[in-house]
Amino acid sequence: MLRERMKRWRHVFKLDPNRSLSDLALEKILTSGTDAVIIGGTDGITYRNTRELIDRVLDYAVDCVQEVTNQEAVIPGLDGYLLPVVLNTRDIQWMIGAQHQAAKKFGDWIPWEDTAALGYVVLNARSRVGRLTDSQADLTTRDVAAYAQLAEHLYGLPALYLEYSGTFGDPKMVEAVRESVSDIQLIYGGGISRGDEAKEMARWADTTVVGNLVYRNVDAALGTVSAIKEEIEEQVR
Ligand SMILES: CC(C)=CCC/C(C)=C/CC/C(C)=C/CC/C(C)=C/CC/C(C)=C/CC/C(C)=C/CC/C(C)=C/COP(=O)(O)OP(=O)(O)O
Ligand SMILES: O=P(O)(O)OC[C@@H](O)CO
Ligand SMILES: [Mg+2]
Repeated sequence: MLRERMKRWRHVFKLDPNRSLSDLALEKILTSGTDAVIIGGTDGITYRNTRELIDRVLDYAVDCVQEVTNQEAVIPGLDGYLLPVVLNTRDIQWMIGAQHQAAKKFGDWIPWEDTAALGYVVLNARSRVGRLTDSQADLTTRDVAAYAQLAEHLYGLPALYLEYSGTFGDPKMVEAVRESVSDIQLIYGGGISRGDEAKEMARWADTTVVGNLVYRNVDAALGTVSAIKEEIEEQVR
């Protein structure tokens, strides 16, 4: 079941079908020791570019799931599907509308056991996802903690995603959210460009996601895997 597998992810790379990556860079990423690869992005996601990237990733043993942001680009037969639900959007389309349209079309074929919702709180209003979803991102730690508690206790979501896409977030925010919830899987993503930054967020987050760095500096991206392993060792000591 996807929810059980996801809980074990500490480090994840997010790969964007709309960006190109050499075979060598992809091989380095997929053999890095990361726990999983999420395939997804905000813009320019098509069936064709998603299929092409997934076919290259499936040659490796790493856990590979699709984060669905375009219902026309779903690739059947994968190990898992993540469906974003944006909690702080001002536009209902990104909270329930797009998901409803897709469920109307695919509902009887969706492998629900291997499908999980990600409750997003988008904290960088200027990011692509912030602009697309018109998210209200000027939030206090109490605001975000309140979303986290609703996600966990009222909506029963498996995971809460603190999304700073493109900018390094506030570790104090991640700490405050960590302290406000108990079982929900806390995912951090955004602006990680060095191992120490990954380590800092992994202190509070269950799962830390590295995205754009893969395309900017693949060797620095690999360094985030070992940094998170160090953090895990320190936590068990
Ligand atoms: C056999 C068969 C047919 C199987 C199908 C199974 C299946 C799972 C079907 C899907 C059903 C379904 C309900 C789909 C949902 C469709 C949908 C369109 C939902 C809306 C998703 C949503 C809220 C999108 C908004 C944007 C968002 C939250 C994106 C998340 C990812 C993200 C933030 C990526 C980062 O973006 P990026 O562009 O890389 O950012 P940079 O600028 O930093 O690069
Ligand atoms: O691309 P970056 O800024 O690393 O963000 C990763 C991920 O949270 C994007 O959804
Ligand atoms: Mg990206």
